Amino acid sequence: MGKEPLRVLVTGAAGQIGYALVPMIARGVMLGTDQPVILHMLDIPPAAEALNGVKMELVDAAFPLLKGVVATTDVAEACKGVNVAVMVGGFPRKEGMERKDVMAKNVSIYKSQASALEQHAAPNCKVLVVANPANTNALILKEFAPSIPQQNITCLTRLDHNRALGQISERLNVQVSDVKNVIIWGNHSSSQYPDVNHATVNTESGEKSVRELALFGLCIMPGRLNGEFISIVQQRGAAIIKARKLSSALSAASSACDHIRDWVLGTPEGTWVSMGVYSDGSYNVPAGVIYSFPVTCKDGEWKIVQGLPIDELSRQKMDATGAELVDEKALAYSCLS
Ligand SMILES: NC(=O)C1=CN([C@@H]2O[C@H](COP(=O)(O)OP(=O)(O)OC[C@H]3O[C@@H](n4cnc5c(N)ncnc54)[C@H](O)[C@@H]3O)[C@@H](O)[C@H]2O)C=CC1
Ligand SMILES: O=C([O-])CC(=O)C(=O)O
Repeated sequence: MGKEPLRVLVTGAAGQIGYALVPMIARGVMLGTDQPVILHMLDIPPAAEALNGVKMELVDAAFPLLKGVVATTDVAEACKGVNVAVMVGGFPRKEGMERKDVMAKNVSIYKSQASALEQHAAPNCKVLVVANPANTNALILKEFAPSIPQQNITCLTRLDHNRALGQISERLNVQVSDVKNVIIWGNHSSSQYPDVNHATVNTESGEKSVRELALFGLCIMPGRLNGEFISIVQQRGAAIIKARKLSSALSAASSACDHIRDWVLGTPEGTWVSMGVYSDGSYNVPAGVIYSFPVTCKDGEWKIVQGLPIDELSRQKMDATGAELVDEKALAYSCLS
């Protein structure tokens, strides 16, 4: 007997990330190639016709795993019985805007969609917030959906994690699949801290640390790892907006699949990934905000990797991005009042 289909909600499904994401889900990239899915797609009434067009294309693509499509502008219908919710709906940042600029527009959406998910989603629904400001939207969703277990609400920093892997791969001229254990600490914003101190590369002569490889002069000098590398990853979203005049879409969609896949199916032994999760104050970062940590996943649960040594530069950067999240939380509440 085949598996029962899982229901996957994508909000903002008529937008550019949605358009890249729904075919990936329907092909099994997110939940596995043996897992049938029913897609629930939500957008706002002005986008209803475009949303219906996406539904028509999903039918036309004849995906074997796709067992049904709900395309709606009704949030309650969209959330009904969903096992996974990928919250992409919102207003994207345009050239020259900081994430704070999109705060007021987006947090009120997340407050109202929190109640719909709480009332209509399946009991153990896993939620991934992609729309910016991703950490703070996820926090608002958590606060206004108190019956959803807090560990089920996360935000996307896997794109930043993957960007860091990609930069190391390009600069050390190694396969990206041989690089692992970078960390994105904190906010999905330009204050994030991409940390390579524990990252390794699988080489012919065994596993080597990225710092050690950089020390032997392979393209990235050690100083650049503390400066240029960090700012390239922090600013990558802005660089894509400058180049495309639109924000990242295919890489965001692919990273959203990576996030949910690893959460549901588990991380490989010895590998961690970055996820924005509700902070318990681990590593002395602020508690009560959604902060990106290194996590391992097993049996559908994530766990923060504990006990990593933190040097002075890392401490400063982890504190700075934590302080920004505390400020964003206050700003979000002021937007809602
Ligand atoms: N966390 C991350 O790594 C990344 C986050 N983003 C964020 O993802 C979000 C979506 O980006 P794009 O797809 O490029 O934007 P887009 O503008 O192409 O699509 C957004 C869609 O959301 C819809 N929408 C607006 N309000 C809604 C509501 N209340 N309910 C349901 N749908 C609603 C819009 O009609 C639109 O179809 C933006 O906030 C963007 O900043 C983008 C890239 C990476
Ligand atoms: O920068 C933006 O507004 C879009 C985004 O979150 C990213 O590409 O990381």
